[in-house]
Amino acid sequence: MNQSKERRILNFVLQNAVRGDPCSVMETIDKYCSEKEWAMNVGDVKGVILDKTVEEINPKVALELGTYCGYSAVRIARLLKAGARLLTVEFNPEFAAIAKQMIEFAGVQDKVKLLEGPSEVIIPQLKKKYEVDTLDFVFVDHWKDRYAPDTILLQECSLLRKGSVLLADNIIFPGAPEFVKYIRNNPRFQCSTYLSHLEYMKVQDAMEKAVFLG
Ligand SMILES: Oc1cc(-c2ccc(F)cc2)cc2cccnc12
Ligand SMILES: [Mg+2]
Repeated sequence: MNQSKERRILNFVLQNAVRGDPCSVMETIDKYCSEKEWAMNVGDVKGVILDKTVEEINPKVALELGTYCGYSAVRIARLLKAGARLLTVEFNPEFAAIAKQMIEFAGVQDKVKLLEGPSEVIIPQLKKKYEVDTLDFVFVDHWKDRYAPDTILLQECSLLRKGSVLLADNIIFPGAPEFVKYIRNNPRFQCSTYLSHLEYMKVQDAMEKAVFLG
């Protein structure tokens, strides 16, 4: 059975990156996906917007929706201070298996908890099963038709507090029009848009930052 693209990306990292060095893992994934096979990592250009947002917030508890190969989990976790943690949700078991190895190779496994399953199932479990009180930061990067319903679910589960920050990828391409309509017209969120480019392409994309006002 021939290898998946995600397995080829992981193997390229295992053979070319420096174990325990998150930046090396990110650079190696970016090299492979810009030179050999495109893949839906947030990438090195939008990744800087992600970095700046995480550094500004300095979250104690962060959630990522859409782990994929673990690129942004590594990217976020490398910036977390001692005692801070990232919970990352992936519903595709093959992706989750790849991401687990990617996170461990990068050496950030002590800061990251990978939760396998659909976001609509995992989110209601965060308080009791995963001992979350509220989330300081949420990176929304899973399927576009889940962005709005999961943002509503986070509120219904009282997981957001005054000042919680959501950052959503792919607002332009592939686009998340229902989410954009929902969040920009919602008086409980203060929104701003960061124009950028689709990972590894000259195509325009954007990220939406939404601060929950409580
Ligand atoms: O960053 C992303 C990009 C794309 C994408 C797919 C096909 C294209 F032709 C272009 C972009 C899909 C994603 C799905 C989930 C999370 N992020 C994605
Ligand atoms: Mg994305």
